[in-house]
Amino acid sequence: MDLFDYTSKQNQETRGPLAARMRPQTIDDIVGQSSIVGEGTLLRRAIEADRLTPMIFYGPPGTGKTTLAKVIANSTSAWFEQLNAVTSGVNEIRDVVKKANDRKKYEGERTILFIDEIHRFNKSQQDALLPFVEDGTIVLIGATTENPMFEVNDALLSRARLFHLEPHSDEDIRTIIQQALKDKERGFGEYDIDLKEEAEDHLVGVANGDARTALNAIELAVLTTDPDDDDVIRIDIETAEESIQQRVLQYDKQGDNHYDTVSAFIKSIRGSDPDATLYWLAKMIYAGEDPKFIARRLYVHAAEDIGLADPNALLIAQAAADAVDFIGLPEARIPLAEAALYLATAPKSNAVISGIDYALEKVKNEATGAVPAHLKDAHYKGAKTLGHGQGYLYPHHYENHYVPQQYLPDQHVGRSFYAPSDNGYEKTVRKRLDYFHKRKQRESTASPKNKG
Ligand SMILES: Nc1ncnc2c1ncn2[C@@H]1O[C@H](COP(=O)(O)OP(=O)(O)OP(=O)(O)O)[C@@H](O)[C@H]1O
Repeated sequence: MDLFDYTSKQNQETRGPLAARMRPQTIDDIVGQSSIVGEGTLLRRAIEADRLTPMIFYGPPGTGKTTLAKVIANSTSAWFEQLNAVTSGVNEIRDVVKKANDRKKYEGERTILFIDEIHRFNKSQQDALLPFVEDGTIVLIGATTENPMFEVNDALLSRARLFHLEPHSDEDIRTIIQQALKDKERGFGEYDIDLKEEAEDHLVGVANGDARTALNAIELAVLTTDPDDDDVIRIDIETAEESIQQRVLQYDKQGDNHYDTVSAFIKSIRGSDPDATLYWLAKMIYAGEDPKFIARRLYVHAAEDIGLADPNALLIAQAAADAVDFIGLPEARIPLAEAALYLATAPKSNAVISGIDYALEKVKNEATGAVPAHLKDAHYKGAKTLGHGQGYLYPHHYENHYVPQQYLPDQHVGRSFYAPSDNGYEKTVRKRLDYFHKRKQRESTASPKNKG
């Protein structure tokens, strides 16, 4: 059996690569994505009732956007047209629209227009579609890997329903691989294939929720492995690695290694070691860690380990999180690295987390303190008669916009939750608090009763 001879395989020669052959044909064939196509969902009902309205599928590659459009094409009574925004321009749009118009006028038939990679259309191309989406000449279905909030015209967006496809779960990718191995017509069911567990785990891990990547890799692995003497194609870890072109890292998204690596990354930041920070970051990226997960860790640790020693850290972590959303990998590795390096080299303080956790402990374990009368809301009618807000001192009326007065509940007066470090900006904060402290001592006679 010559596995390289594609054309000799009855079920493979004419229908292209495995991923295309295995593409689900009906909504029931779709694996996962239950929040979008599960029983009772809006989209499933719309497809089943053939009452389709404009929609945009947004999600990473290989999550089934084109698949959904094809399922709709198979099930609708409407005419189905397809354009790819990379290769089509305004002329193609006009052409499709004209035909759709004729169909509507003369045959009363609707046209569904599927535009793959709709974000690649520029503004005027998207504008050209608008009137025809609006008057119902075409029912637009767009697919995009980019956040449509940025890449699709507001006017189009407001007329379309947005469906967000998540990366497939590891379990779903496993199911998709197994289906391909078993399917006798469209997959490799005619072959005796022994996909080793380790090899499958590797493919699932590196595919990272992208079904096409997983199917392409399994196809390559099968087609490049000679059967052994028992006519079994054995796919081991080395073949899986070569097929998906990534080395196996000692990294498992669910397992200990994942947490150990994240832990090493965070500790390197906290320990102000930029080199180790970059190393662990690179390991996470290479192993297919979700960049949003990394960005969320940076966010938390900007506040936890740097805090007011450099308040910019939080903003830079936020910018990196936005960048991950906006541009995705591989480019997002750069802003992620910049933010991680900023945190690793910034002055450190844990005063924020210590402060809030200490305060939370008090709130949780001790009776809630009453709000002192002079701090109570004094805006509503009758507040005055209750004495609310009376005796409150307005700080801006005092020297340096400060006046000592009681803000904590009675039982906590004198307690300190926030202890600024001597690092970075917090040094300035500390000096200011020292000054307030001195003023407090000096003006200890100042009380709501004899001031203001
Ligand atoms: N939910 C699914 N169930 C079963 N197979 C799937 C599913 N989603 C994707 N696949 C498989 O992955 C292949 C690629 O999916 P599809 O072309 O729909 O992805 P896409 O989201 O449009 O990707 P891209 O953005 O790269 O165009 C399909 O041909 C199919 O074999």
